[in-house]
Amino acid sequence: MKLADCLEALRDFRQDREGNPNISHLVIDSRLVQPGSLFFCIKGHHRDGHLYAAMAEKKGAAAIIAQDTIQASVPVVYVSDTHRALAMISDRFYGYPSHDLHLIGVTGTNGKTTITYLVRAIQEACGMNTGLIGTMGMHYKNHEVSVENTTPEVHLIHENLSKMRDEGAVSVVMETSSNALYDGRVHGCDFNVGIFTNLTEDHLDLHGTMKDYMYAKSLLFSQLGNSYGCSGKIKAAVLNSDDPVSEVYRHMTAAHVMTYGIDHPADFRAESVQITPKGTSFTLNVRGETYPVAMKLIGKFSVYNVLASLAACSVNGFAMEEMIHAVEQVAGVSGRFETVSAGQDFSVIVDYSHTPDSLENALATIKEFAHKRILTVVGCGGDRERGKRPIMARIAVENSDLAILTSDNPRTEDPEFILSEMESGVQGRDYKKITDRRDAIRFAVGQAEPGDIILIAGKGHEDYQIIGTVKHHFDDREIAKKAIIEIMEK
Ligand SMILES: CC(=O)N[C@H]1[C@@H](OP(=O)(O)OP(=O)(O)OC[C@H]2O[C@@H](n3ccc(=O)[nH]c3=O)[C@H](O)[C@@H]2O)O[C@H](CO)[C@@H](O)[C@@H]1O[C@H](C)C(=O)N[C@@H](C)C(=O)N[C@H](CCC(=O)O)C(=O)O
Ligand SMILES: Nc1ncnc2c1ncn2[C@@H]1O[C@H](COP(=O)(O)OP(=O)(O)OP(=O)(O)O)[C@@H](O)[C@H]1O
Ligand SMILES: N[C@H](CCC[C@H](N)C(=O)O)C(=O)O
Ligand SMILES: [Mg+2]
Repeated sequence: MKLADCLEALRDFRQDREGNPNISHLVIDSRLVQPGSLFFCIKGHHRDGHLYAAMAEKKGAAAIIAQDTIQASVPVVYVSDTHRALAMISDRFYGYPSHDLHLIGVTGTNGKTTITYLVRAIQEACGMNTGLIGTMGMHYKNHEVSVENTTPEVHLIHENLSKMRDEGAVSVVMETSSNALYDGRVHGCDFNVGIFTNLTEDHLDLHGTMKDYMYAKSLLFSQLGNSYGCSGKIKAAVLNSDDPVSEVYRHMTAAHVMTYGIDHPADFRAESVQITPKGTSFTLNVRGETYPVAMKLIGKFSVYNVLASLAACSVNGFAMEEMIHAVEQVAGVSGRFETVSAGQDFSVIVDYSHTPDSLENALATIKEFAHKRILTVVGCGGDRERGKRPIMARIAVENSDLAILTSDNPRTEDPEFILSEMESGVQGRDYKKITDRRDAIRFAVGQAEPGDIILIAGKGHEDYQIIGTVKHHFDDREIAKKAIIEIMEK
């Protein structure tokens, strides 16, 4: 596409230096520039992309989009906000892909990834080709792209939506994090359905207060548009009637509202919930019509995820029985309540609970079927909200027979400092501190007696540990399995 054609996406700009080069890629990182790239100088949380304009030019950028004055010998287009320009230009560059897709956004503190997998399973089973974007990557058929962020940067979203559309996807389900909503990473995305899971403490380092965090998530619902947008697309907000914040979101959206819940009245309500270590059953009541559901997923929180997914997919007009059948086939999502078995006589569960609420839910679920002791291995990530550290330690200690506090991804923080913040929440209580996560897992396995349950919380599917800025291979499941085998061979 020619530069002038890209600029058709903008209302206001000033071009310095004549020229209408062909644009081959849109790039925000100078290190990724190739000949023909259009480089956007983004003012980030840590650095100012304008400082890298010279490097971008040297690597062959055909033109540059800036908001502050820079020196360059290629055309420079000045706009008031380069990130906004990135959103608008990339949507046009990739042919407005979201307009052609049934796009579902999922926001909330916990449950987003799980719901994207459930929605995809239901829609695929009902014959609707569905792509997925989220914490574990961008996936569609043979199209697999790894991601830095749960919700990738806006140009990557439009690029991958367009590839999925071109390869036959009719729908895409995407995790829509509060950070991304606030930073404008989903600008230009024409959502059909917004799903809200729940709002509990996390990310206060970025949002400041729970109120601001709540408002960041509300952006998904306020930007949905009315029930039938001018494009004729259906617009629906799927809200959790057991979370009081849903009432705020109901007021913020012009879309059709559907509710789901267990404890309060809802369009999709679960009744008579039975939780066992092998699965969960309940009666689904959809506005007076009832259906039995017996699924392999475990825990009350899984019931919420299933209800939200069924409600969201019901806008497609699928038969309820067919959707329920699809849900019942889902064995689990990688790293979410995943059991590690090597023939041992105790249980090991790896779970991605890295927030106070998810840890509390995971432990409450385990308590429902624990007959012997619960041993919990947990840490907190570095360069992330600090307030949750003492709370998560307290939850682990109060709900376990033995809590082992350890490291998660320390990133650029000192692991001992992170642990000291966790320990401030459990002063005078009994717990064990083992800084090295591998040693902590091995210790827990070594302590386990027949019938005990070990919960290894916080890293779920992650196959790495970030120490400083380096990612080392590290997988809780592999380490636990190896430790179990070693113990059994003794
Ligand atoms: C704090 C934060 O949100 N950072 C995000 C942000 O990066 P940044 O603002 O720090 O970038 P920066 O380092 O200041 O650089 C500014 C600009 O200079 C450019 N640059 C930089 C260096 C260079 O040599 N050349 C160059 O051109 C950069 O490419 C960038 O365009 O913009 C980047 C591009 O979109 C994101 O990848 C990055 O996410 C980082 C990896 C991150 O950890 N974010 C977390 C907080 C996050 O967003 N998490 C949510 C998940 C939440 C949940 O699910 O619970 C998510 O959606 O992932
Ligand atoms: N509906 C829910 N309510 C509370 N906790 C949940 C819910 N669903 C999942 N969890 C817990 O949260 C953990 C993370 O689940 P999941 O990965 O689906 O959430 P997420 O919102 O995608 O997280 P992230 O913010 O890291 O992307 C799970 O391992 C489980 O312990
Ligand atoms: N989406 C979350 C994932 C946290 C996972 C946990 N293992 C950690 O590193 O803190 C975040 O980026 O805050
Ligand atoms: Mg996720």
